[in-house]
Amino acid sequence: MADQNAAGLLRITDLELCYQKNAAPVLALPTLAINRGEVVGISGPSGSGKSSLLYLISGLLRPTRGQINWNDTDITKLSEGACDRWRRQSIGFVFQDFHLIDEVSPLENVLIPASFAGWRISADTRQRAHDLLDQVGVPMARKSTSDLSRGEQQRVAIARALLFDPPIILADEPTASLDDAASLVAADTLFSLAGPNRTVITVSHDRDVIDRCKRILKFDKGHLVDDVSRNPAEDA
Ligand SMILES: Nc1ncnc2c1ncn2[C@@H]1O[C@H](COP(=O)(O)OP(=O)(O)OP(=O)(O)O)[C@@H](O)[C@H]1O
Repeated sequence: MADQNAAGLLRITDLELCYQKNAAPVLALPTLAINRGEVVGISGPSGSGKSSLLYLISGLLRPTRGQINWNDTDITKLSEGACDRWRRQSIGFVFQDFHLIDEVSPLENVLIPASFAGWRISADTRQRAHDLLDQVGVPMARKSTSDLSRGEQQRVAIARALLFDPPIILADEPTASLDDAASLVAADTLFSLAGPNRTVITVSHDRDVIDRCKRILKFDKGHLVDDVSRNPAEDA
């Protein structure tokens, strides 16, 4: 369950990412601070480094240089195993293409992080997965996740991201490839997770998603070019 020591306060310094040796960095970020409980949208043209940043701050990708501190932990210094454990405890990641297993049930998909962690799945964990699916409004009776609509599949992915009650939610294009109605439900579900103890950071091309964020970071060609804090309720 949520570890407050691992809670969502991010400090980035001197960050640089090059995918190829001696190539120009695809991302260069001298400094960035995100406070616990912020709801942050990352926007910018295709190829501007948005997804790379999300992968870096989740520890799924290592930077070429720089520090990424979540609270007191510089995740760039963690061994692979320690980084995996930190991520499991701290981050719920909603992937653009869901990363679900089609052939198994929605419930089994929500339980994947527990299986990866090598846990014996207890009745309590199974009940929690059940409750999360209920919370996001996904029909549980389906045998195969492939029988669900894309919108429902995205909500299974969101439920899975919540299994360990992480203090940080990262979402990569959570409404991509969904129709308008499904996008709205997915966005409502995502934003309902925000709170003083949970930081939500989402990459999106979807204006409606970005407009609901209290802070918008705009990237262009690997650089942060705008950082705007706003009150979506007042702007509506
Ligand atoms: N694995 C990789 N190897 C080499 N280059 C990569 C790799 N992944 C991304 N890139 C390059 O890094 C740059 C940033 O990519 P990234 O996916 O972070 O951008 P993005 O802003 O998320 O784009 P989009 O909105 O299209 O998803 C792009 O020029 C991309 O081609």
